[in-house]
Amino acid sequence: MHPLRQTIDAVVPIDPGAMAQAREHQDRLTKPRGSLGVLEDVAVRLAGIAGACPPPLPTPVALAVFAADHGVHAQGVSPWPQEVTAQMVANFTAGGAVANAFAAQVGASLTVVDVGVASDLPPAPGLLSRKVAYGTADLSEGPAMTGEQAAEALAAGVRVAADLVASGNRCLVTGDMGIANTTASAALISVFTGRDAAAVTGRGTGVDDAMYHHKIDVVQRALRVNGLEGAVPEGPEAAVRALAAVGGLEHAAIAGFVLGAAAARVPVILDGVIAGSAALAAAAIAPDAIGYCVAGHRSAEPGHAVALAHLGLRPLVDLELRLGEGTGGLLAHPIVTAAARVMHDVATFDSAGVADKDA
Ligand SMILES: O=C(O)c1ccc[n+]([C@@H]2O[C@H](COP(=O)([O-])O)[C@@H](O)[C@H]2O)c1
Ligand SMILES: Cc1cc2nc[nH]c2cc1C
Repeated sequence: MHPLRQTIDAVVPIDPGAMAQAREHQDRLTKPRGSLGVLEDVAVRLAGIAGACPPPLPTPVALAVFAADHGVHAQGVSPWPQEVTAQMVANFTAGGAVANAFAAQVGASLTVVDVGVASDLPPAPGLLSRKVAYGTADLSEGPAMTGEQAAEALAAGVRVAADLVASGNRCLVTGDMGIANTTASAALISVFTGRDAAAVTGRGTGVDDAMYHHKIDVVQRALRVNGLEGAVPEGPEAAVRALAAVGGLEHAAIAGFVLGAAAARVPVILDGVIAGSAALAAAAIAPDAIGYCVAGHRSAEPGHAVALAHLGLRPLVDLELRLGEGTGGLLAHPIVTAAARVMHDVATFDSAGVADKDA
């Protein structure tokens, strides 16, 4: 049996009945039909996710930041030293990162999960040690992970989602920290969408022109060396193989986190390009999982828009962010909450005695 089989089987399509009810309810509220634009779609999706109309408010909300290192860093694809991954984990647990500020702003809890940081991390409050390896191997020279490592990281993500839901959270947000992980993200997006490396590779933390062109070459080489040019992987086995070949441990964990949220029927707000690339893997493993995803924002990384278009997800916020950590996902949470609150609080034409031109 596939190690993810139980989780995959628990991922059912979002509920069409509750969605139809939500659409009808939207049309009875005291506003011109359709006037809340994309928020109406978000509310309908939330109803489908919960199988209830009105949908529950997406609170409490929990951010999980999955941290890991990357062998491909040795190829010179990031201007930052690898040690920054571990240093930023310490910054998260000390409360000093942007994600901490945004989590405080929207009332989210923050859990950091070490799935593959290249050094031993001292225990700290809010830090879960789920280390699968001390970083991945270099994806441009061969598979980044073994199939077992990818499966272990996926399972860790599933478990973190299940535990956060079991402790009462009703919305999850993806976060990541991993120097060089935009290279693995570009490789995953190229593999799962069939688009050229040049179309999906970006400047990450801010690489210069020379490093940018080299980064595209590295992504191209990763696909060639791992035999991933051509066919787009479909189904759990091929998806996990591709994820293992060119992904990162945090990508695998985030894919598992998305599957875990879907299995628990809780919405998961996706952050930037790392989450987008991980969601492509999750979609190839269990296509119905994407119904449970809300695209929090669109990152400045070009591959992110490609991934979201492939998944059929529309980002809620577009502020040229390219930080990661879950920051764009957190900023979208009040918008998602507002979409749900409309369904609870707003009067209908009938109840408020407002004339409905279409009645
Ligand atoms: O979320 C995004 O779209 C995003 C875009 C660019 C960079 N990042 C963050 O920057 C780090 C990776 O950048 P790089 O240049 O080292 O590949 C990693 O920690 C990510 O969280 C994140
Ligand atoms: C300082 C710093 C903070 C980050 N947060 C997410 N990725 C990051 C990369 C760097 C370099």
